[in-house]
Amino acid sequence: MMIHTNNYILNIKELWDDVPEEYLSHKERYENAIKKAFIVLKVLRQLHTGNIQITDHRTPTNVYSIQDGIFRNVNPLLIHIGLFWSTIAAQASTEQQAEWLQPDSSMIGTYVQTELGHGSFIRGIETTATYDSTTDEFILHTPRLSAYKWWPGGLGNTANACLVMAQLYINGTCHGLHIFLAQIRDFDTHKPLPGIKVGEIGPKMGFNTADNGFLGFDNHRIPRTNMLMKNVQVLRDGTYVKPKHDKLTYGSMLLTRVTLISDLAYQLSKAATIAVRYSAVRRQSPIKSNEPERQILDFVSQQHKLFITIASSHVYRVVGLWMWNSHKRVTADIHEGNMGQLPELHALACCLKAISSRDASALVEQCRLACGGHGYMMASNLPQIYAYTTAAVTYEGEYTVLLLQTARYLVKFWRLAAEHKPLPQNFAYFEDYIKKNFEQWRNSPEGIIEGFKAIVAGKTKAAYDTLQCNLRNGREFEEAWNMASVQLTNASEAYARSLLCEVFWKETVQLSTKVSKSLAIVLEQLAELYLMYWALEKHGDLLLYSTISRNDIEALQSRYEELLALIRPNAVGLVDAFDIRDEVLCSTLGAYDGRVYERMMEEASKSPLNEDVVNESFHKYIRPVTMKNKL
Ligand SMILES: CC/C=C\C/C=C\C/C=C\C/C=C\C=C\C(=O)SCCNC(=O)CCNC(=O)[C@H](O)C(C)(C)COP(=O)(O)OP(=O)(O)OC[C@H]1O[C@@H](n2cnc3c(N)ncnc32)[C@H](O)[C@@H]1OP(=O)(O)O
Ligand SMILES: Cc1cc2nc3c(=O)[nH]c(=O)nc-3n(C[C@H](O)[C@H](O)[C@H](O)COP(=O)(O)OP(=O)(O)OC[C@H]3O[C@@H](n4cnc5c(N)ncnc54)[C@H](O)[C@@H]3O)c2cc1C
Repeated sequence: MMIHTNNYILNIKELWDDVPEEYLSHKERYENAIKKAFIVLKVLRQLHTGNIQITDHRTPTNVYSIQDGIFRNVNPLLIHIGLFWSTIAAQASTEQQAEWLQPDSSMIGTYVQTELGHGSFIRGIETTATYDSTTDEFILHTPRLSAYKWWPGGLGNTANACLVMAQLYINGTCHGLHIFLAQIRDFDTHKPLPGIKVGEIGPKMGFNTADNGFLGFDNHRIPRTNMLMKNVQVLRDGTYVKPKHDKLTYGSMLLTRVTLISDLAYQLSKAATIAVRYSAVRRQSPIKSNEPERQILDFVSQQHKLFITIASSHVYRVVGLWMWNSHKRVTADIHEGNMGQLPELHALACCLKAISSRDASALVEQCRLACGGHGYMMASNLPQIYAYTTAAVTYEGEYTVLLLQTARYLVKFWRLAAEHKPLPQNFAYFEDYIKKNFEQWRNSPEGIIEGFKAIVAGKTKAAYDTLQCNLRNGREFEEAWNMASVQLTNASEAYARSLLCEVFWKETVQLSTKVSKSLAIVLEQLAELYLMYWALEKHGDLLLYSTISRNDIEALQSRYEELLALIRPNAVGLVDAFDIRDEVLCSTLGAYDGRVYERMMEEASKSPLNEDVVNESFHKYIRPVTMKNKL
């Protein structure tokens, strides 16, 4: 059947709420979301099997992005779709995939790793999987309360199967973390299987349409063949066949970190669309006292808050794609047995996931503030976008913990540089910094990129020197590392920013050769604005580590203000170009037609508190007091 997918989904009535979901109870929210999730899943399956086809020019990602409008929050099957299947596809053997990856599978799964006691430090995970060679089974067990799994999306009520991360024991030897497929609920009755204690963890700051859950195993047995065996095997006699790299088990986290960068770009484009369109409609105060009130978008300070959000959305889209292509390349190499590029990919994914999530949540909040009081309304959708975005700072690798992973990589190259050993080309600037081969400052995108590299070198050196000093003072390495950790995370953050600037600028310059001249001008203005913004934000670091002068900073400031003025006439066009439908934006402030106040009033009329002219609490609580006082 040939179907225009967007319209098809938009026309499925059950997917769209009459009552805004904020007015539903915790239970109703889940039930409403799960109803919709299975309609969407059916559409995705039909797309997958070719039973329906897309006829518009866009890609199936549209089906995913339109979900933001359907759920307003999050699809409770996100982990089933995004992590469960992809982990099986990446980590299960060919035979396992043939058995488990059936389009009509009864399994609704989730990814179960985090425990009550351990999230970041996954080597500390306490759930065990002990091989019993007499029955050819693994015994999954939760030894104590802290080992209860806690957080996985969809686990609370929806999933009947899961991929569980547990410590593998064979004949008393621990072989570390491995992934196992476990059925947890009966496929027919949906009741938890014997030996399974499972439930939902309760309301959260966001993600309340997803049933995040807890799970404990009481000596729950699964077949040996349920361990994911593409990269590592346990044979029938209990022989352990090691993987080619001991972190291949962490592959799903790596992939999700890469994917998240693009998802965050999309969240940023939603927030920018709402705030920019609203700022074009909203008038507040004249600029000159004898003039009418101006669109708030004309205030330069408002442009400063918003244009960086537009630019950042482009940065993360471009860098997300760049990382996606790197991931594809490295995965193909790994397939051929070459693990050489994995450490670099991991280091890049860690710092870019950390900084993209932190930037995105800060900028979404900035967009909310830029909408004044109306941005605080749930109907603006900015609070929901913020709650969704800020969760990404924590899940899939917590911010600081990931920055410290990248710091290990930077310190390795600094050590090589300090010992005058050969460096890869992309770290040649470490050697230049040591030899004090400083370039003369240039007030240009290329100059700023060089300046950021000098900051990375300077901060890595400072962290490394502190580390060495701690070691010389007799500290053990881990302790010395912890003592230097503030400086180490600073170095990683700078590294991420230098990558973002360099990749974005180079990709924009390349893209500019392929589009019309007028579009190229706007794209380059946005890219330049991004670099100038961060150069000004980090001017203290530039003064410390590069050859920039006070005069240069003043010139940067002028150019930055010039760019704000140049972008202003295109601001609304730029957010319209994100092409996000009103049904997905779900915002009274950001709709395409600009009917902000009308929509706000329409939404207010849906409040249950407006159902009765006089609420019954008046008779119960207010009147007895106010009337008594009158007497
Ligand atoms: C779903 C996708 C679709 C769309 C996305 C959109 C939205 C998403 C929406 C919702 C998301 C909801 C779900 C969230 C799910 C989760 O959160 S799942 C749980 C995630 N948990 C974590 O991320 C835990 C973080 N911790 C770790 O990753 C590790 O503990 C660690 C911090 C990396 C440390 O590991 P470990 O202790 O084993 O390591 P060390 O012994 O210290 O050795 C470190 C060396 O190992 C190298 N390393 C580490 N990880 C990797 C890797 N993945 N690949 C390659 N190499 C790795 C590291 O470089 C060190 O190397 P060395 O310096 O040479 O020693
Ligand atoms: C919305 C949401 C969805 C989630 N979905 C899933 C899921 O589907 N499946 C799943 O398995 N998990 C899931 N998680 C769990 C998530 O992966 C963890 O919360 C995350 O990995 C952080 O771990 P933690 O909560 O234990 O934080 P902690 O590690 O306890 O962090 C707390 C603080 O300690 C600091 N800290 C910890 N270790 C170090 C260190 N070595 N050095 C310096 N500082 C440190 C951190 O920086 C942080 O400030 C989800 C979480 C959320 C919020």
